[in-house]
Amino acid sequence: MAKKTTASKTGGKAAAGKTAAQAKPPHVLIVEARFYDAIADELLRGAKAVLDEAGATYDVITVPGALEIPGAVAIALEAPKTKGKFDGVVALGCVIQGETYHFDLVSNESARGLTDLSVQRALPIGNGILTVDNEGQARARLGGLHGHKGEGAAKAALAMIALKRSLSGK
Ligand SMILES: Nc1c(NC[C@H](O)[C@H](O)[C@H](O)CO)[nH]c(=O)[nH]c1=O
Ligand SMILES: CC(=O)[C@@H](O)COP(=O)(O)O
Repeated sequence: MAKKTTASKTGGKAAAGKTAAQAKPPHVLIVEARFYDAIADELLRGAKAVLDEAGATYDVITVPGALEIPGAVAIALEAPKTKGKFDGVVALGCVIQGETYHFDLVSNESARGLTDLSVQRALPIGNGILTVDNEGQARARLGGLHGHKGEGAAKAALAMIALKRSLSGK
């Protein structure tokens, strides 16, 4: 059973000269898989920092592993309490190669599930699921040599929200 934690942030100033709808700050669903707690902490910190900077608000849902992320998004999109509430989604997780094929399954299916949701639901999604051989590679993508995957996912989600709004006149 996914452990649900909700952390909401309010705030964000309307950009001057925009209509109310255009100025309304995006409300984002962050779904984080906490298979590796320390990595999850940093992914979440980076994503929140980007959303805070952009004036966006967000709710956070926690699931056991990356494989559960697409399902959690689908549940949140349909649940009475959250249906229609989110402008976009940031998915965060870390999948590290083990001895078996399971790495490929978790990596590929979590990505496929998110892509399917994004395409089928015209839903802005930023994918911040690390898929790496070892923890060192993960660390290098949390503000190291290869950037910050959590920040990047939040930026991607905001960009797709802006695109959707620009094309729908919102
Ligand atoms: N090995 C990793 C997993 N595995 C667990 C799956 O994501 C899933 O929770 C399980 O198969 C039950 O459905 N998850 C990660 O996020 N990262 C891993 O490295
Ligand atoms: C990504 C995984 O599921 C993996 O870490 C599990 O390890 P193993 O393949 O050794 O069972």
